[in-house]
Amino acid sequence: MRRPSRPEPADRPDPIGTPARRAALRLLTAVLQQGKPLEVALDNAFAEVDRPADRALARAIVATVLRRLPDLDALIDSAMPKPLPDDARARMVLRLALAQVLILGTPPHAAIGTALPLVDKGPRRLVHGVLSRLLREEAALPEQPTLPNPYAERWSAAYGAHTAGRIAATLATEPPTDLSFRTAEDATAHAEALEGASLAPAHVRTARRGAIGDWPGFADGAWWVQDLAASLPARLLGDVSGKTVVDLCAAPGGKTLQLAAAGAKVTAVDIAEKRIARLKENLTRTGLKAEVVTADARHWTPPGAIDHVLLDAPCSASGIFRRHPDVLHLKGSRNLAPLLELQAELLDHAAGWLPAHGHLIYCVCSLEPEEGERQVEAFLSRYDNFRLDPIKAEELPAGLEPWHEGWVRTLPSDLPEQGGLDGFFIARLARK
Ligand SMILES: C[S@@+](CC[C@H](N)C(=O)[O-])C[C@H]1O[C@@H](n2cnc3c(N)ncnc32)[C@H](O)[C@@H]1O
Repeated sequence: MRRPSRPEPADRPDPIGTPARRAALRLLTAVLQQGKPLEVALDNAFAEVDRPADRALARAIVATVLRRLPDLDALIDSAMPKPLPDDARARMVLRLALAQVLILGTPPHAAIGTALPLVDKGPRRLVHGVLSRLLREEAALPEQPTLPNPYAERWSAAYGAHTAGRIAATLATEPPTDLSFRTAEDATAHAEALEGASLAPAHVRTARRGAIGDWPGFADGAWWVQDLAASLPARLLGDVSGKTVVDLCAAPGGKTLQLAAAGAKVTAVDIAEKRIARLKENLTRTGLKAEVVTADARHWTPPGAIDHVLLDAPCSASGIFRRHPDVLHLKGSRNLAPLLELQAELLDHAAGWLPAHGHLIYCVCSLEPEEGERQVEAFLSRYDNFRLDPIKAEELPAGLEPWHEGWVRTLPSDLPEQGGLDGFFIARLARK
């Protein structure tokens, strides 16, 4: 009697969990090959995935790969006689499978079983062979994550090799979530329900995970997600109650909400319509008020007198790699020249609006001194009617200090016991 023939790989049903891995492959390819930011690539990558759990899993796998990409690639290369091209489908699939087994704790049979359908009619054997060999040999990632270049070199040059190593170490774990509240009392009232702790007035930090929309207080608009470092620029304007403040480059509105909650008359300006839509949603959800303008800030001018400007300039975003590890791999964020020009243009334009003693807060979520320290030095050399208004230690949360020049430079390795901080540069400039 003849035995039935073994089904071809393409005829076998996909194991449970394969749709999430297919979505992960689309997402990883969009970031690494097409250079799309993760947030932008999500819609397309998830078009055929309906289950929120599959979407969440796909996103978690891709974020994990992006955190540990140089180390995963080194392992893959160690198991190959000849390196695979960087953008080869087999390399993408191997990255996804290894990240699941070695970091996320997925059982090897599940990671391999859901990886192979992604390379049907392709390098299935090769992928199977490399994965089996690495897992048989109990391959492991180095404890200390490796920063990709050019960041490893840039941050060693800027902050020293030891600090660059501490910054790299923050890639090993997912950061906690920071929430900003309207008032310090609101934060205290919600801290327990959110299983969090307050590191500054109107702030709660929580290690909670999962759908943020389900957390206590979200639907009531009691808080918004905002890294503690990102909340410092608005705090450093001091008492803004009744003041007219222009929040330049404002969307999705974290700083607008803080300023409005503090009683300022805020005009929020941003060029990006989609991001402005999110800012408006945030205002509606929190019940806070601001004038919202969609415009290129290089050509817009406030219609009347103002007191202060907060400029959260577009930048490489390299300081937020803990939450957005794609920034470390996007070619656009590596090329600083167009961003440096835009930041200087925005500073020059805003400088003309301020009255005597008005403040211009300049900040970027970047770890590149060219976008922060050097940008402000160059501004001060162009404008002798501005001075740096030094930030004092007592204006900052415990554990943070201004640098001796008087500006604030936060690093992801700051506040290590409490779970770190995004990298920000903040300077307070005062019109003389
Ligand atoms: C760092 S993000 C702002 C984050 C925001 N301040 C917050 O706290 O939620 C930079 C913003 O600059 C905006 N942007 C870039 N170029 C601009 C321009 N020429 N005019 C106005 N906004 C611009 C981007 O759309 C982006 O929303």
